[in-house]
Amino acid sequence: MAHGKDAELRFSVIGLGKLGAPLAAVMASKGFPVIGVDLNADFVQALNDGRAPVEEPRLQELIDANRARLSATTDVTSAIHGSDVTFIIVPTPSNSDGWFSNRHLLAALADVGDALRSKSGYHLVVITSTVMPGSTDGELRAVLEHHSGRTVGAELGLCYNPEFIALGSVVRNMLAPDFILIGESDPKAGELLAGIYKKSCDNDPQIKRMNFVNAELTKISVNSYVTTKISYANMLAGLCERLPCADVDVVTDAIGADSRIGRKYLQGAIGYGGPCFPRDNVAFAALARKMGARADLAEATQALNQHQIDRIAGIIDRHVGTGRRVAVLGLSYKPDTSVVEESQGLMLADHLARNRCEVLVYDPQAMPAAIDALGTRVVASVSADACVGEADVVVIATAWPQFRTLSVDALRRPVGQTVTVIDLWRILPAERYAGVADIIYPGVGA
Ligand SMILES: NC(=O)C1=CN([C@@H]2O[C@H](COP(=O)(O)OP(=O)(O)OC[C@H]3O[C@@H](n4cnc5c(N)ncnc54)[C@H](O)[C@@H]3O)[C@@H](O)[C@H]2O)C=CC1
Ligand SMILES: O=C(O)[C@H]1O[C@H](OP(=O)(O)OP(=O)(O)OC[C@H]2O[C@@H](n3ccc(=O)[nH]c3=O)[C@H](O)[C@@H]2O)[C@H](O)[C@@H](O)[C@@H]1O
Repeated sequence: MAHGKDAELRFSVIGLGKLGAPLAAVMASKGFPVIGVDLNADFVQALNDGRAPVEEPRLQELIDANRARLSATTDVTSAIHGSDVTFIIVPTPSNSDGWFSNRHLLAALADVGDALRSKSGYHLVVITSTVMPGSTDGELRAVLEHHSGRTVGAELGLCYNPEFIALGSVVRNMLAPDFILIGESDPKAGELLAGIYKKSCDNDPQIKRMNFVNAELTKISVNSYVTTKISYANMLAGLCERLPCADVDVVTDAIGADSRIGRKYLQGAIGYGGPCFPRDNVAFAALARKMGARADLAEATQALNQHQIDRIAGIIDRHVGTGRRVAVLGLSYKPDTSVVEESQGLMLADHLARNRCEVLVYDPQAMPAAIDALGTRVVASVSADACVGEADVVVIATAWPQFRTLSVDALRRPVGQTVTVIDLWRILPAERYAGVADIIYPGVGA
């Protein structure tokens, strides 16, 4: 350590994206000096100017309050020389077989290793990016040792420490996590990292320390398990639709009261999306298959998730009439984000457009990214009210709070015509639209 035992630790954070920038700001807010590193000079400049490199609630506020402890550079060597602990949070994109690629991590670790050659004292390297089991103790450790000329142990610590955060609540989740997951090369490395979290968390989370492979498996297992739960709720929704007088919300509310099950992530609606859930579950299945183990649950979860588009398209088909004009409200993978990766709303709009519907779309934040993906297959609207104005069927695909107050007048049609609203998340109060629109709540049997 460059400092005495009780002196404050200095951090470097490599990768200032959706996860790295908030981590840098959170650690600075807890009193640790932090140097951020990114290949993207705009992100580096932003942080040095006191601007958030990415959009995330509370990030700008934390940067404003902690500028004295936050800086950034594109130069890995100076960041390593000026820190004791390095978090690496670069992308690990999925390959076509579902396996995560470590190529960006390997490049970052090579840079870190090269820089460590000209630095003395103990240094802890923490891999935060999500990786496949076997990576940390395999090619990641090997490249770090090769480039640094050190062996992981006395002078070099290595940890795998993924975060369990959801976009839109990254800062809140980092400050008050359910648990901290640490895969450690040895007790010294794990102890140091656990001590950092004891200082940085507002709550007192359980800290689960283990070997690398168990931690790597734990990370993807959490997401695989939660997606199984969501697919279960969607399976129930599909059943309730066919069962007279059944209501998926009533059933999930009741089964969620069982403490073995719990109410969270149990809403039967449309499938899950985003940059993490789909790919982590697919990676889990790919791993199981590669190891010759059964992957049935993860595969069924994925198959059910993919089926949701057909399920909803089937409901739309029964109501769309000859005009086949459908308004899709909500294209981001969840509310309060502009991210459209694996978004079910976007996939639904695309599916409908390719199946002879005229599709109008609107999203409060995701229009640029969505139109980029959908192109001229859909008509972009300037507001939710404009989007629903002339549609035969309106689908609420993402539960943005502003859709709850959709204008009654925008849904009003000439005498003899009625618009159908398919409210996938059941957010519209039916009584408000009585006499104007037919509100259909999927997951509810007639
Ligand atoms: N975004 C999320 O909700 C979560 C992401 N993760 C994992 O965290 C990792 C990072 O994800 P995000 O922050 O979303 O990615 P991101 O794409 O938003 O940010 C990554 C940043 O790393 C930078 N970078 C890439 N290679 C670099 C290198 N060699 N040196 C310096 N900078 C480099 C990029 O320029 C970019 O700014 C991934 O493994 C992801 O699976 C895990 C949990 C949640
Ligand atoms: O591994 C990751 O990277 C992260 O992935 C998710 O975070 P995120 O994808 O940002 O967002 P969530 O709010 O969890 O939503 C994911 C998807 O699940 C869907 N969902 C959620 C709840 C539900 O009941 N049903 C359902 O379909 C949402 O609509 C959304 O499409 C997890 O919540 C984090 O714990 C995890 O760390």
